[in-house]
Amino acid sequence: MAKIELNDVSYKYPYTKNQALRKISYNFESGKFYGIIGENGGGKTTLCNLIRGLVPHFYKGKLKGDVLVDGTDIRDWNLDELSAQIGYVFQNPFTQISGIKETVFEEVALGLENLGVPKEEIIEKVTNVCKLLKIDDLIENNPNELSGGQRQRVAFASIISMETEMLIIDEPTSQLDPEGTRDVFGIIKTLKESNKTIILVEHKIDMIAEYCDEILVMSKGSIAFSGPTHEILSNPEIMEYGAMMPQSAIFGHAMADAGKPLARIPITLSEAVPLVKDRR
Ligand SMILES: Nc1ncnc2c1ncn2[C@@H]1O[C@H](COP(=O)(O)OP(=O)(O)OP(=O)(O)O)[C@@H](O)[C@H]1O
Repeated sequence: MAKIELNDVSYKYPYTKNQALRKISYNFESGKFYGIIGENGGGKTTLCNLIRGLVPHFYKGKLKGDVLVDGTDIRDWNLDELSAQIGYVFQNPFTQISGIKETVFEEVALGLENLGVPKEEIIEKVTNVCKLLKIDDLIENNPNELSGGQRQRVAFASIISMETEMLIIDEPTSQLDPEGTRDVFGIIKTLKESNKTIILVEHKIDMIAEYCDEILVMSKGSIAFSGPTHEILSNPEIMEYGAMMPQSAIFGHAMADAGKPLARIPITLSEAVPLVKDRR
């Protein structure tokens, strides 16, 4: 059984004319890492909101078709129960921080407290996750007085500490510098290795190329392309749908156009180097 099953799903937000999602059918399998890319307004965040149950439980509007999470229709899920199954890191860390806690420690512990986790266990989990996200030196700080990048790490820590089987992560690195971005992808990689199902919306295509198993390209509320990462990210047609190709793929196509093709189009630097070296 697929973890998430979408059958002919369309959705329109209240008071809007156009559908934000149009006739989407797709299965997300357990334990895989999915990257969602594509043009602004293409429906990426709305798709995440749907899987996470915010559509239709929080955002009303008009939902057609079936969305099944672990075989149960999204309309029948209780939102609190669903959030114990699916962690969601929002695009904007300012939205995610509760605003009611005075220290980073309390903020990260909030979800665990709500689940009734024993105090000792909370201390251990929060301490570990704060170390992992390199915010252990901020543990006593007020989350409302942190920078955007620091808040993003705190938001991420709060979700990771919940140890949900599935994670939806919407542009987790939008506030981070290159080092922070690499750290976050390193953490996502660790999470993937622990067999979690991950859906990541991200514009940093070179990172997507390195880590994801499958890619969805969204455009105008539909899935324009989907498939294994290499197949999708080496296809220049995705650029007509507001998605970028990785630098290595652009280079591979440029070599082919110059009459000096590589054995295949690479999508990462580590794939490109031996192909260039081996070229006669
Ligand atoms: N809360 C909302 N109310 C009404 N319309 C919305 C709402 N959120 C998104 N939309 C509309 O739904 C469509 C899809 O938006 P969505 O945010 O899902 O796209 P996206 O691919 O995530 O874009 P971006 O890359 O800019 O974050 C857009 O036309 C957008 O204007």
